[in-house]
Amino acid sequence: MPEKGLLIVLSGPSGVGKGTVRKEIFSQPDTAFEYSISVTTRKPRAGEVDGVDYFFRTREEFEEMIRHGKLLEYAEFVDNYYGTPVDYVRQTLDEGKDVFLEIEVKGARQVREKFPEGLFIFLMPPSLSELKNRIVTRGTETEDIIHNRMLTAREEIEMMELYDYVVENDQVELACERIKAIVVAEHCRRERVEKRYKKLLEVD
Ligand SMILES: Nc1nc2c(ncn2[C@@H]2O[C@H](COP(=O)(O)OP(=O)(O)O)[C@@H](O)[C@H]2O)c(=O)[nH]1
Ligand SMILES: Nc1ncnc2c1ncn2[C@@H]1O[C@H](COP(=O)(O)OP(=O)(O)O)[C@@H](O)[C@H]1O
Repeated sequence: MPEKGLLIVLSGPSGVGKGTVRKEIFSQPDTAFEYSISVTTRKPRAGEVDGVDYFFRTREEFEEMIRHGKLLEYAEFVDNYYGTPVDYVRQTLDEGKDVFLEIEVKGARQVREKFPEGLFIFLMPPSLSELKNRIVTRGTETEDIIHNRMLTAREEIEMMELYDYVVENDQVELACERIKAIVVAEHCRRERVEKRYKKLLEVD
């Protein structure tokens, strides 16, 4: 049986840059984590592909998945459901591979309850005004929604206490490096390396 992989959860307030940082991490050839593709009821945007960006499903299909216990966590976010397929996560961890989730904070909280041994990383904006800037420049939200997002952002940021690490997303490349360094350090801390060396000693 291989050693179980690490469940890595990246979360943080809306607009902080979770999607951007995640895409950058997975565009790097040395990244060895497996990305868990989420299920959503949101309509695909131009260029998004079913089974690559998300599994795009109807509300009925999503609710069926909830009823059948197919989701590790799920949350409603801006009128759409988002969730993590549980079978993929369990199987991949059992194969000894690290699984990476990029999810909003309510979902991350549910994962913490079910998988307390996961590695929880909170992505922080450099400031609240910069967070607002990012939401505005992304241009996907109306004035009203931006106001609500900023109110929720304060509550979301308070949740950072539940996380193992806080990473500032001042620059995308730096945030990615920090996240990868945390994962390496966590593997060492969790004795994976130590166990390997113990085995070496047994052989000698
Ligand atoms: N709880 C939960 N949140 C998710 C999941 N997948 C994506 N999200 C979050 O849903 C939010 C909206 O994602 P999306 O519609 O792709 O738009 P974005 O705001 O441009 O990233 C983001 O905060 C994602 O991190 C999931 O499986 N579970
Ligand atoms: N480090 C950064 N510096 C400046 N802008 C950023 C940074 N990270 C992300 N952004 C921008 O902020 C906006 C929100 O990023 P996004 O990845 O959609 O956030 P989230 O997935 O957390 O909602 C996007 O326009 C993105 O290009």
